[in-house]
Amino acid sequence: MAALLVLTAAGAATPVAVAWLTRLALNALAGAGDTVLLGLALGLAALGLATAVMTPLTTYLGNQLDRATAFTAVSRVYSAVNSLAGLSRLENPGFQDQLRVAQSAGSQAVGGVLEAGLALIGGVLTAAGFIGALYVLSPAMTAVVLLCVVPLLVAELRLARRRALGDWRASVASRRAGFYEMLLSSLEAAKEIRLFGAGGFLLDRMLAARRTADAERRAVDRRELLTQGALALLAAAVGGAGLVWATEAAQRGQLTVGDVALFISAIAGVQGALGTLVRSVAQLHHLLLIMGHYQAVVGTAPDLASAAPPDEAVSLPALREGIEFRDVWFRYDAGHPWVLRGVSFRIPYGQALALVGHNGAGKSTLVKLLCRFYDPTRGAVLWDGVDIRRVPVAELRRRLGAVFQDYVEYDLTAAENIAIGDVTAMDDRPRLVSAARAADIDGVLGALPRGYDTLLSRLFSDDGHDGRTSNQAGSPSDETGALLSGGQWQRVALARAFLRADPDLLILDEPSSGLDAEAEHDIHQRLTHYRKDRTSLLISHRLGAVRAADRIIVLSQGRITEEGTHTELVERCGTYARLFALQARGYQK
Ligand SMILES: Nc1ncnc2c1ncn2[C@@H]1O[C@H](COP(=O)(O)OP(=O)(O)OP(=O)(O)O)[C@@H](O)[C@H]1O
Repeated sequence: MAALLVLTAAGAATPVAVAWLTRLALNALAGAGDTVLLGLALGLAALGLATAVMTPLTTYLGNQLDRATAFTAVSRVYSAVNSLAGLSRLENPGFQDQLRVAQSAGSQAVGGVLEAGLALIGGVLTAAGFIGALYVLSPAMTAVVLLCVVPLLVAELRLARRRALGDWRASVASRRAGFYEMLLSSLEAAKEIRLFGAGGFLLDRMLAARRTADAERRAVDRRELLTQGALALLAAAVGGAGLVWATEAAQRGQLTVGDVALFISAIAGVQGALGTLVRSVAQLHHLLLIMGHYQAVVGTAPDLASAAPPDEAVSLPALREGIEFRDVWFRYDAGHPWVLRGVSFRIPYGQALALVGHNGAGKSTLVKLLCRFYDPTRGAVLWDGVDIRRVPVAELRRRLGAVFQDYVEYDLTAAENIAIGDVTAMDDRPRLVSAARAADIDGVLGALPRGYDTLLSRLFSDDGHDGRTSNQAGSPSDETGALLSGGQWQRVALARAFLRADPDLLILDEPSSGLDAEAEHDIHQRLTHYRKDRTSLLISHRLGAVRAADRIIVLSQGRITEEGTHTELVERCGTYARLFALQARGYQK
């Protein structure tokens, strides 16, 4: 940055110095030979050499600065995102949008701001140099040029604001277009889009979003064309009038040949430098708008308030009594309806609690509170009587094991896919294999082309995923990553959960939805065995799977409507009994 500043100052001074030396050289020539002339020619040659060296050096340093700032900015954006312990920001569309802008700001805008800032400094210095030169020749002409600059600056700054706004609106439409582009090429959506014939619809939407973005940019371009056309005419008129004046003044003997040459250079130089200056201001305006989003993401406040000051945070002992939801009310934010309305229940230590209820009843939300992805709006979740808000969140999560409904299929190797469950086991192959064995996926993974080291990916080929390069990148070969079926992936997700050594609480949110009947039975046997004497919370729409739980809770519209063992609930002839009978009949028909 310091070197670039020096180069910018030197680069800005060079054209002024060249114009001045040229003036002296021409005057010397006209004054019939002088030994000074050789010195001036050498000076001009030296300036030419300096420019030759400075230009590539400036480019090199600029690129270096770009890389350094992009690296720092990207690392800050992702560190900020990674430091969010909860989900409220990430599940907020406004934040997601801001994040997408911040990501591009991180890689481009931060460097851009520095570049535009340097260009601005360069523009100011060159303009000042040429204005000084012009003043020596004609204070009156300098005043005329400066007066012409005022409307130029005002018009260009207004244009810059309009461009910033237009670019912003266009970028919103462009991001929308990007979303449709992603859908059109995504593997996940490919089946549905093709079967439902929705491709044309998405393509139209994508093109419409692009048209909106283009129309915004075109509107700005038109305005720019008119404004800059008028300004260019004004500049040309001032330049032309100056030239006529200078020629006349030279004829009258008021100016020398060198003065005329300097005058021509100075007029062009002032106008060129001011153009650069104004363009950099416009660019800065736009980039700073984007940088605002970058700053908002990087400086985002923690999304989980700590109920206790850090020095009062208590450490979390192993679970001994149980977990309690005490009159928990929750809504995603003040504008949303209540999702949980005064929920109270206990999961006693060593027992299995099952949670059932219709779609949207609030089951997954309850799990989010248990994992402290959100805090209750009212009420509390207690771990052996301690409010979990008083415990460091990482400590709480270390004690949980979970299989989520929407588990993730990572584009990593089979071993890494399991090790995500506990990254300390990344190089501990026996532990990974034993977790895979517990989920009964060991045989499938072991039989893959590279065994546990096979990449489970549809996006990357197996060679080069760890930085190695491939001879024939992208060519299908036996090194291409393996694809698993939905049920096999679910077992990998189970193995991931089994990797956590002895979790205090095991959360299973629809752990067998993708499995065939036999596999489901087998997995539930394994889970029942694994859960034995462990505290666990099981969520499932398949009531056959939850009947073995010690207690069952029925959640309906955010309230607990029934609670008891399977037998008790069947005898009560309520919602659970009705749903159970419905499912049982469905199987028997
Ligand atoms: N991030 C969110 N922001 C706003 N509302 C949400 C959010 N997540 C869920 N909801 C709403 O909360 C309610 C409960 O959703 P939840 O996912 O907890 O239900 P569920 O019982 O797990 O349903 P399912 O059986 O379909 O998985 C729903 O009305 C849903 O629209």
